[in-house]
Amino acid sequence: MALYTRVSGSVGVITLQNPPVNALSAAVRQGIVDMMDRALSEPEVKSVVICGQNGKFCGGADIKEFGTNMSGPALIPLIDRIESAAKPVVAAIEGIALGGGLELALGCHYRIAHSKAKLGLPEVSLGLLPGAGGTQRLPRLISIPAALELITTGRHVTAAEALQLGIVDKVTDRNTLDEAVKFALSVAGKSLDLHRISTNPCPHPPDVDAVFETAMQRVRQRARGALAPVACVQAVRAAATLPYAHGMERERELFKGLFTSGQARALQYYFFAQRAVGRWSTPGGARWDTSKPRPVRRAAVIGLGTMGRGITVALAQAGLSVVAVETNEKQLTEAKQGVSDMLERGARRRGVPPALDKVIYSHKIQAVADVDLVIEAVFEDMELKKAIFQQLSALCKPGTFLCTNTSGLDIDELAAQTQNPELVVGMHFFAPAHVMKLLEVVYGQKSSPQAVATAMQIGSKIGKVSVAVGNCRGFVGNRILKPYLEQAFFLLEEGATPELVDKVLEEFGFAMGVFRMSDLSGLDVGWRVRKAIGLVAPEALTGPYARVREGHRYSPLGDLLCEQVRFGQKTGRGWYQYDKPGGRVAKPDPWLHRFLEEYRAQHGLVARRIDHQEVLDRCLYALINEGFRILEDGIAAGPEDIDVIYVLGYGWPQHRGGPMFYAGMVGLNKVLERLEHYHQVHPDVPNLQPCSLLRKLVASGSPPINKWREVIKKPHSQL
Ligand SMILES: CC(C)(COP(=O)(O)OP(=O)(O)OC[C@H]1O[C@@H](n2cnc3c(N)ncnc32)[C@H](O)[C@@H]1OP(=O)(O)O)[C@@H](O)C(=O)NCCC(=O)NCCSC(=O)C[C@@H](O)CCCCCCCCCCCCC(=O)O
Ligand SMILES: NC(=O)c1ccc[n+]([C@@H]2O[C@H](COP(=O)([O-])OP(=O)(O)OC[C@H]3O[C@@H](n4cnc5c(N)ncnc54)[C@H](O)[C@@H]3O)[C@@H](O)[C@H]2O)c1
Repeated sequence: MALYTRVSGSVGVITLQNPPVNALSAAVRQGIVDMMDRALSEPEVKSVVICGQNGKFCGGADIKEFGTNMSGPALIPLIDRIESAAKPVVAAIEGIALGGGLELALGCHYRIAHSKAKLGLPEVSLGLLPGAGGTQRLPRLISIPAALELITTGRHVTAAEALQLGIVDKVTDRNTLDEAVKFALSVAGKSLDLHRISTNPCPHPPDVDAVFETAMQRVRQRARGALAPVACVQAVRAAATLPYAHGMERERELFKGLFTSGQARALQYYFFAQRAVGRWSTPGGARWDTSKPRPVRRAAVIGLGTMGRGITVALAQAGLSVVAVETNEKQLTEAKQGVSDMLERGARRRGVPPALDKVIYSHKIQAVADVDLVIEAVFEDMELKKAIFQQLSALCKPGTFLCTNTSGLDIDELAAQTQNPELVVGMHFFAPAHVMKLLEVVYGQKSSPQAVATAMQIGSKIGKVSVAVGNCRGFVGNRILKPYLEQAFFLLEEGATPELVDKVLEEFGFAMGVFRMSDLSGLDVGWRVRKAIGLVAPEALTGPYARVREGHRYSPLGDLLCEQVRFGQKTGRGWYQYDKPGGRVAKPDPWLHRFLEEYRAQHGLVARRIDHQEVLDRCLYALINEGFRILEDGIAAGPEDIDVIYVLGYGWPQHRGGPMFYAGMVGLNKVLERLEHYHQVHPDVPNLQPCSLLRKLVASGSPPINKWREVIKKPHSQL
């Protein structure tokens, strides 16, 4: 909807009304058309202002309308009509002008923005391009290179940068509508010729071909197979090479190609999934809308290794006071320096003073006595963690939430060490903790709704996407990772190389193949966990039990590498070789290839040719199968939780939506059929046995992903 008022006698004000972001739904578009007609037909009205209700100009096209039978006036002619109006039209931009919202503003003759407003064309992150003239008007307004950068990255700019770039005519700290009305009065009756952007020529840099070539190379490198960034470059190229009307035709053609693509569906699903995970629920009946978080002003972090330092930085940067505890004096000294450096670097980047004074360091755990919430991040050792939880329970003031950053240990076992197990939850950060956007909030049997709500709230306060998950070994992310890694190891045993497996996964779109990722995070991490749970044989075994644990196939390849101190990048050798310990560039290692050959010979394995499809099928379907088990067990409330965790924490390509969305795209019956096939070939690998939820979904006619919860029917409340 849009509201019309007359201000100062001669300014028609059109207010977009569609909470929460005034998206351009059919009703809003109709409202704009009707109100523009009215403003243009009233002789007293000399100029027009378009603004948005509730301090937000417009968040763009209504994404919820995509994929439905779209009705109402089309956006492009609506914007053209504004631009060709004989009366000046001023956009009063508060809050946001994004996507179609900015395109609407670019159709206006002038743009006034509040200093706190954010502007951008983020369509690329939805698998689209700006399809209402944005790719043709923006380069005409701010130059080809600047427009290319904004359109291909989808970056939001501040009002100050928008002014500098020439996107807006004026920035104000005052009431934006009042300023826009004043401005509209001042330009009434003046010529609009130079202010109809589409009629202006597109300014050419002298080396225009080189600019596009470089831009295309850059986006192809970054895109990991995503189509939209490439189409964005092609559309801007049309602005540079074609007259406006033909450029618009090209924009339309490229937009149509993207609009109907699976990638756009995946990215739009992912957009809503990221927001849906905030509406969490637990099988015990706790819910986001009925559980009240408790304020946390002071927090403590125990253990200042890799994770503890990052967590300290994340908390301090968000304005919390942090007591940082480390018992090892050398580590403490290094941690002080490390945390300060990270805080200073972050502050420089954000142009704010570093929050150094927010952190107090101590080598004594007693320093936590007065905090509201503790995050434990010591070694992954259950006995050590138990001892710490006993201490914390005795030391902390009543009501302090006790959280652990364990990667997969039992939250209930830790909670059982405390007097108030309801105050215990997992807060599983990802490395580097001050950078990675994901937080798994793990509730135990006894965690109170308030504890979960508080951990979720802290997550959003420090800029994370928090996902509430149940307690099991590895929670969601690391539990799903296990069968994926396992398949990769089995493929090596059967004849593949790390290079082949990584190439296939990287071509699929993963940020990093499984072996390069393992080298980066350190092979020793998993080795320690496998040792602790008794999977690692005390000495290199031969014979029939060498590759069997608990009656199932097991690959000791990772353990054998660790015994050679091949921990990955940190030791300069792992699945690949590096020029030095800490080196980053992975090179194929002839030693590893010989080692694999000897290993196969020793175990009577005959190498065979493994094609790309098998690598992809086995790694991905084993992972997806575990995802279905997680849903079946009620560890995740819905597929969105798994998908968000996998995209944000494990480098799954966003344009494929996440593993569960991908399964739906491939077809659940196909996933089932392939798993059945591979399980028949490898009956000793239980992870390849299709889980019953997958069978149930297929038997129910493979419903779309948004209907899976109805089939799962776990005691999670419907979101
Ligand atoms: C705006 C934000 C920055 C706000 O962030 P904040 O953190 O404050 O809040 P939330 O993110 O939690 O959002 C609150 C709430 O609002 C929902 N929401 C946000 N934006 C939209 C939107 N644009 N549409 C619908 N809903 C929206 C959000 O989901 C939350 O609700 P929920 O219930 O989920 O909790 C932030 O929200 C944000 O970044 N939003 C997205 C901004 C964006 O990406 N905008 C671009 C949209 S795409 C676009 O504009 C395309 C244009 O270029 C126009 C193209 C022309 C269209 C023509 C279509 C014709 C089809 C032709 C097909 C041809 C095929 C054929 O012929 O066959
Ligand atoms: N490294 C990762 O990628 C990662 C990711 C997610 C979660 N985790 C989990 O985070 C936790 C920490 O992992 P990390 O990689 O930071 O380990 P780390 O070895 O880098 O650091 C652990 C720190 O804890 C300190 N410490 C040990 N006992 C202590 C005590 N009693 N009091 C105070 N400090 C003590 C050690 O001196 C060390 O500095 C583990 O549970 C791990 O599973 C790690």
